Amino acid sequence: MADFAQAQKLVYLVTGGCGFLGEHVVRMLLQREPRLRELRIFDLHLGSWLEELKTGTVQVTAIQGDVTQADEVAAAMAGAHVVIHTAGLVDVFGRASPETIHEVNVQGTQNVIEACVQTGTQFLVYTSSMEVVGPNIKGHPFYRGNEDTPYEAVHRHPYPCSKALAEQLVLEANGREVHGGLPLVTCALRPTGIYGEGHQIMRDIYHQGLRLGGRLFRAIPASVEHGRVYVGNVAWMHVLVARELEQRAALMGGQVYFCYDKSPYKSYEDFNMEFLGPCGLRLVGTRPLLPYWLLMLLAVLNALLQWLLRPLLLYAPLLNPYTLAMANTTFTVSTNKAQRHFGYEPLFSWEESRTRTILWMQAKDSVAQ
Ligand SMILES: NC(=O)C1=CN([C@@H]2O[C@H](COP(=O)(O)OP(=O)(O)OC[C@H]3O[C@@H](n4cnc5c(N)ncnc54)[C@H](O)[C@@H]3O)[C@@H](O)[C@H]2O)C=CC1
Ligand SMILES: CC(C)[C@@H](O)CC[C@@H](C)[C@H]1CC[C@H]2[C@@H]3[C@H](O)CC4=CC(=O)CC[C@]4(C)[C@H]3CC[C@]12C
Repeated sequence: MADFAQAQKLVYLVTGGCGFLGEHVVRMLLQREPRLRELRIFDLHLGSWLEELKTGTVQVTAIQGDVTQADEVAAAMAGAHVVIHTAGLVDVFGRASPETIHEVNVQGTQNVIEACVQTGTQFLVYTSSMEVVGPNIKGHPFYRGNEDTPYEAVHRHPYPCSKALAEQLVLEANGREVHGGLPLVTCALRPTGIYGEGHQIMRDIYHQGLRLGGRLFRAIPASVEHGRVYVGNVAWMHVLVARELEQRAALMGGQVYFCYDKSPYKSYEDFNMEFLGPCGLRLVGTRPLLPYWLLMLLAVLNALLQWLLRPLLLYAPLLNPYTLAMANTTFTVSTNKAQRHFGYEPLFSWEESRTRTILWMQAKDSVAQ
């Protein structure tokens, strides 16, 4: 494989490139990776916005494909120097079966790894998740922790289980020989809750508030902090890692990095109000209006209703036993490992991240009206 320093023009593959994070990674690469010759966007569902990207000097290749199909992944991978693997089923609402979540998130990741080995792609950046660590099934808080903080990462839910297995596959693949004889260099990035332009859950919560007359009712104590990170900074960290992996392979290969920025530590609901408030919503209550046991009862009833209705329709509300437990457990990170290892600094300040998200929400709101 030609050394990056000589290779003036590189080929990147982004799986899941039409998703919430993936789109920001694609746009960030086009803006901030001058060595790009070709950018391949591999996704089950291609967005029409891709057409607008084809007017620049970089060749943008849209590939409709399924990461669970090894041949499709290998075909998309052939000739790529770097793969950024963001594709995944992000489902904690019971929409997909545990088997499907595993097939996409674990088998799909294994297919990406094997495609790297078969075709000679030497650098793999994997989008993992904070959920690989926690919150765990015991509800232990993770307070301002880092990549080395001891924590009992025990999961039962299919989503965190699949992300943990996939991350393990990626890290264990570091150093494997790829076609051409060079070693595969891998690393995994662990975003906390991502927010920003395109965040569908934020939209869903906004619409829920509109249905309730512009009000949201507090369900989580304000003291429960939940880590959040702006999508533009997550995208930037992916681009930077992909660029630095070759020069710093010995240090970065096989490593995990939390994605972080200067977004404030707040409860999930209070943080959302930073954006929903300027869109006209109000969070009612300085403390949860219902006791936790009653909220959990409602969550269990939602899960039962989902199971009963499944033969007829998909009922997948935000409130279920898993999401309630997640939101109710402190999980925040405080680390500078990415800065120490590859010079990462957030590209967007908290103020910029907040403004961009509000403008997006308000623009979508005006369109929806
Ligand atoms: N949204 C969040 O708060 C966080 C997300 N992550 C991770 O970031 C990655 C991206 O997440 P989001 O952008 O939020 O999700 P998303 O659902 O918006 O994007 C995922 C993309 O992957 C594609 N995809 C799904 N199954 C596929 C398959 N079988 N073959 C090819 N493409 C497929 C989807 O079409 C979609 O475009 C995921 O791996 C997720 O686990 C990690 C931490 C937090
Ligand atoms: C109904 C109320 C209890 C409400 O507050 C529920 C909020 C709930 C939908 C979110 C609370 C925490 C979120 C998760 C967290 O940000 C970590 C995540 C990491 C990922 O890799 C994917 C998304 C998510 C699981 C995220 C999903 C939404 C929450 C559970």
